Amino acid sequence: MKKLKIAVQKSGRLHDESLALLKDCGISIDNGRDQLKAQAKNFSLEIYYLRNGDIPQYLKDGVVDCAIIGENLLFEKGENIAVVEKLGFSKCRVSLAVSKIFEYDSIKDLNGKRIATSYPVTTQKYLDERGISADLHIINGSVEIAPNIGLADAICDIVSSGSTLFKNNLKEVEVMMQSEAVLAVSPRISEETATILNKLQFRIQSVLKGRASRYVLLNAPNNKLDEIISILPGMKSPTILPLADDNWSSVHSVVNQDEFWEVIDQLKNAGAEGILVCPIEKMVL
Ligand SMILES: Nc1ncnc2c1ncn2[C@@H]1O[C@H](COP(=O)(O)OP(=O)(O)OP(=O)(O)O)[C@@H](O)[C@H]1O
Ligand SMILES: O=P(O)(O)OC[C@H]1O[C@H](OP(=O)(O)OP(=O)(O)O)[C@H](O)[C@@H]1O
Ligand SMILES: [Mg+2]
Repeated sequence: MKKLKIAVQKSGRLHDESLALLKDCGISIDNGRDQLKAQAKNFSLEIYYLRNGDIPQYLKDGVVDCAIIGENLLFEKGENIAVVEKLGFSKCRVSLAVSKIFEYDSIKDLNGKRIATSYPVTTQKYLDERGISADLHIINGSVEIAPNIGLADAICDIVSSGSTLFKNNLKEVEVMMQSEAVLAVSPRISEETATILNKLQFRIQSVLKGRASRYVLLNAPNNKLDEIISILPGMKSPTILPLADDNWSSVHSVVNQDEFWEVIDQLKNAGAEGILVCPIEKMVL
């Protein structure tokens, strides 16, 4: 039986959450220390631990069938590689930044300037689309130091909390793209392997939906049930069970995590009591 080959970052920002996601999908990995390739024990999957920067080429060549990778890197090095699922972690943006004392009004201020970056394709494309001509200096890490050592007038790099920019006396002036970890697929994947990918994707979707939701249980006075039900739509509609006390019911439902606190406030105001909130491991719709 064929196996789906998936690339996961060997070490770095994506590594832990990528493996946690596979684990949450019920996939257990036979992972000896320092192995570059590992087998899943209970799923047709082979995991290749690779350098992030090398993954787009492995996808293009079909050395791996799919990968967990940052969207930003696909944009930089992975033309023609399809994204089948956004994974919701490693959220960041790729931005242009200049020294705090640079009087920046618009992208035109970068005309003729030197820009240091590890993302030359992304930067060049952004500049070309705006008719700006700048001199790109490609460096592989610690890009934010470049303006302070006189190597560049601006930088283009990943920004998340903004603390690296702040520590280096830089300010973000243009957000070029938003990024998060995604499941990307090789254009050379075979039909047989694509079937396994579909199974993996189905599991991932169930896990992601579960992560985005909470299971809510509460007690409601029967004369307030209609109002409480209208606040809680649930997957289909809420489950209502009678309590030993004839005047009360137990109401169970699923709430989107983003709306959660607001919904809880509304439920309390509507007369709900004993509200319990539980995580959901997986959700299959
Ligand atoms: N500060 C950050 N916050 C959130 N996500 C980030 C951050 N920095 C990087 N990322 C995301 O994580 C990915 C991996 O970043 P990381 O720094 O671990 O690897 P790398 O240095 O690009 O690669 P390599 O594995 O080749 O050394 C990036 O491509 C980006 O999508
Ligand atoms: O906005 P912040 O939260 O400060 O994050 C941004 C920093 O994180 C990344 O570096 P990383 O720590 O991955 O180091 P690296 O350059 O060695 O990859 C990125 O290259 C920025 O330098
Ligand atoms: Mg990094």
